[in-house]
This record gives sequence, C-alpha cells and structure tokens, in this order.
Amino acid sequence: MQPNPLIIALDFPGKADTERFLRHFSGETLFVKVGMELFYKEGVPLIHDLKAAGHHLFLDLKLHDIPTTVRRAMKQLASLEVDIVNVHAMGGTAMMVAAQEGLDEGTPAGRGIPSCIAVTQLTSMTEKAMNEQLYIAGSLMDHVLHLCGQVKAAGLAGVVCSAQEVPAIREAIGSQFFTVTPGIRMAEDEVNDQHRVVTPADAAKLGADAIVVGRGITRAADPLAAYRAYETEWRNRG
Ligand SMILES: O=c1ccn([C@@H]2O[C@H](COP(=O)(O)O)[C@@H](O)[C@H]2O)c(=O)[nH]1
Repeated sequence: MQPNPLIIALDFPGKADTERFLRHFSGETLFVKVGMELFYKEGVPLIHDLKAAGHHLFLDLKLHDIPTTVRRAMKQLASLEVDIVNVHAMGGTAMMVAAQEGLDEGTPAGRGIPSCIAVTQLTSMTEKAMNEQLYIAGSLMDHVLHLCGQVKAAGLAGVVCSAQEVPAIREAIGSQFFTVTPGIRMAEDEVNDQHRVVTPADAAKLGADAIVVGRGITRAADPLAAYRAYETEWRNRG
C-alpha cells in the first residue's frame, strides 16, 4: 500500500456516475473507497473492475453484527483482494477478533490479508450527541481512546477516527496503529453533516496516516484540480 494515501470516497449511486468521475483521472492510480451506497448497487463486479484498473481499495462496509455473522461475512470479503475493510469498534472485541479470523480464513494462499480497521466514533458525531443520544458518558476523546484500546487488544490494524484524535491515540496506543481520517475539509469548504473536521494540512501535522475525502473532490466542478489541491496540502506534511 502507498504510504499516507489520500483516499477518495466514491460515494456515487452507481457505476455510470463512478466511471464518469474516474475519467477525470485517466492513467492515474488512485486509492478509492467504496461504501454502502455504491456497493449495495453494484456489488462485487465493480470491485473487480476497480482492482483491474489498478486502483487501491478500501471497502467501507462498517460491519457490526454478532461475531459468527461478522466472521462469515469477512471470510467472503477476503476473496475480493481489497486493501482495507472495516467494522464498528462498538461491536466489541469478540466481534473484532472474529472479523480478523474471517479474513485470515478467507484469504487465498499467497495473497495479502486485507487490513481490518475499526470505526471509533463517526466523524459526524458530537460529544453532546454521544452523551445524550447514545447515552455514553464522558468525553468523546476518552471514548475514542477506550475503543482504540479494544481495537488494539483484538489485534486489528488500526482505526477510523477524526484527525483531531490522532495525537492522543499515538500517545496511548503507539505509532504502529493505522489511523484513517475522514471529515477532511478545506478551510473554505462546507462542513455538511460532518462535525469533527480537519483540513488536509492539519491532518498531516497531527500525524494521520491516511485521509478520506469525498464531496470536496467528487462534487467539485473540476475533480482533478480539487484532488491536486487536497493532495498538495496533505503531501506537504508539516
Ligand atoms: O467516521 C466516519 C467514517 C466514515 N466516513 C465516510 O467517509 C466519507 C467522507 O465523505 P465526505 O463527503 O468527505 O464527508 C464518506 O464516505 C463517509 O461514509 C466518515 O465520513 N466518517
């Protein structure tokens, strides 16, 4: 996997829109993320197409179910040759252990096992909503750090979190823990439904391993120019 990837979230309703978008990047090897919207419509064939085009792939399905179901689902996903898959850390350590077992069992011999990471608290979540709606007391940062400990104990590769939390995660868990950070916005961008947002330059300074950018690139009038602008900020690591 390339170091410090900028991962583009392909949040499109189907293959036609995805292909139209990717035409802006012809000849470029990208790191793309396929989430629920696109996967539920196009499924496995689209994953094969993106791999055949040479792109690196994060399959962002955020599994969250009983351990047996997650183990079996991960066993299926392991055959897709994607680079990253994920679960919700709130599913608990037994579920996360089962996810890793499924990947280990399902990956064909001689192929790399996909990295499994866990979502801590969604970047759209605020501390107030976590306290009042999820009924989880305390600070959001403490809860993220608690979940990171569980993720580490389960043997997963890292987490999805806001870049705001990365320095504290590094201090608590160490540097060998992959941090993938959505909620990335340029200073002048609309925040939309995100709350814990960070610019690409600040994500780099805070030590994030990877950033995920969706609408800032996919909805731009010139997606390639937008991608270059995000990349320049992200690559000029402070
Ligand atoms: O905590 C999380 C986990 C996943 N996401 C996903 O990342 C992208 C962000 O898109 P933007 O348009 O840049 O907001 C999207 O696919 C989410 O499902 C996240 O935002 N936060």
